[in-house]
Amino acid sequence: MKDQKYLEMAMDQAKKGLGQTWQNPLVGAVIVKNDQVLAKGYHRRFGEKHAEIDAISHLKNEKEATGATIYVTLEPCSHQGKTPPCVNKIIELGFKRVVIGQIDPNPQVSGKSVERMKQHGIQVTNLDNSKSLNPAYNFYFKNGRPLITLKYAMSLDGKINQKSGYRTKLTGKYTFKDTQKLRLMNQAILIGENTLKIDDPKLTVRTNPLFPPYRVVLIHDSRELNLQQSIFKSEGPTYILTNYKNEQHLPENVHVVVDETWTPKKIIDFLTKQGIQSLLIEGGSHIHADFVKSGLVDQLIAYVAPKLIGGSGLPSVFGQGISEMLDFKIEKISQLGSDLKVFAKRVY
Ligand SMILES: NC(=O)C1=CN([C@@H]2O[C@H](COP(=O)(O)OP(=O)(O)OC[C@H]3O[C@@H](n4cnc5c(N)ncnc54)[C@H](OP(=O)(O)O)[C@@H]3O)[C@@H](O)[C@H]2O)C=CC1
Ligand SMILES: Nc1c(N[C@@H]2O[C@H](COP(=O)(O)O)[C@@H](O)[C@H]2O)[nH]c(=O)[nH]c1=O
Ligand SMILES: [Zn+2]
Repeated sequence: MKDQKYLEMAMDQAKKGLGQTWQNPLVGAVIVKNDQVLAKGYHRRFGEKHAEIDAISHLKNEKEATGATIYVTLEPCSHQGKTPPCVNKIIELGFKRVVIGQIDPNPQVSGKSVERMKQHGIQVTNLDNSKSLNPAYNFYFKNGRPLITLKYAMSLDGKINQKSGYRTKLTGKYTFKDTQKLRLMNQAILIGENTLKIDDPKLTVRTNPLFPPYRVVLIHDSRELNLQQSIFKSEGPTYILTNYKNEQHLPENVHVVVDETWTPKKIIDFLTKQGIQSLLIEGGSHIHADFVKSGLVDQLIAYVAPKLIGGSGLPSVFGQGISEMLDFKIEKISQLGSDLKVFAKRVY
């Protein structure tokens, strides 16, 4: 019971790092002795101290760690990365017990620290219930590709615009806020050529996070790029996946990557190589259909606006068909102002 309480405290610590840890996981730690919390900490920023070391730095004196229990939401690391291995510090300070929220799926660590701590006589308990903190991190190491979320705003009759070639504002301010949070939680955002040309989106997170998501645009001929578009006037790594090279001088943050055909599988392989753990697909209808056809959709978020469009508006997914439907489980339905949000997870 108490273990669970302290681990939840460590999870609350971990959440404070949201949007700052980039491709590293959210991790929190709490140090407890005689049922008293001595210190708390979390991984504040990519490249900086890990959660355990942050918590240790908040002890009045490192000697307090002797005989104490440390609750960490992720197995401590055992490798020399941007910082030294945390497991060494835990052993050196004489912690009696380590309670972890999950084994680290990162193959550089996975299970190695638990073994080492046990060899040094430290009691280790794995509560195995903190995976929800880092869904994309866990998915990436388990499946060797990013977690893919398809997201769109649609009318009650399932349309994403009023007619071809138009941008239609469908949802309200609460949905806007929610989509901003969604962008913050994803490491890359993908859009198709028509969406770029018609919507002229910035694809930024308005709070200017330290590590903005990669913006990825699929366009047949990059020579058609219009540098006056908003995406080229804002910062953040931008990848143009195209069939033809662009010879014009592009902003430094814009990278053109040429391939004969960019299938969803190739796009995902490309992002996996960049270490991208989560991808948000933000339109339009034809790009959605390509990913659905490839079976490359793990989660779906549909914002439903209380409007009827009728006529020739584009459906949320439109293009080449599939022979078998993809199954999803509805996880949550919530109301955002006058809109509805449906969150569903793929059933494999
Ligand atoms: N409500 C919402 O949530 C959203 C609505 N929208 C709306 O959707 C509309 C745009 O959607 P849609 O017309 O479907 O266009 P998309 O943005 O999905 O772009 C699709 C087009 O991209 C081209 N393309 C370029 N490279 C590739 C590639 N490698 N693979 C496949 N296709 C490629 C294709 O052109 P080609 O056909 O020539 O091969 C394809 O038709 C706009 O009106 C926009 O406002 C957009 C985003 C979100
Ligand atoms: N405890 C813990 C992590 N633990 C491990 O360290 C790896 C990142 O190492 P590095 O990039 O060198 O900082 C990460 O993938 C995970 O395996 N990482 C973190 O960023 N924060 C932390 O609190
Ligand atoms: Zn560490």
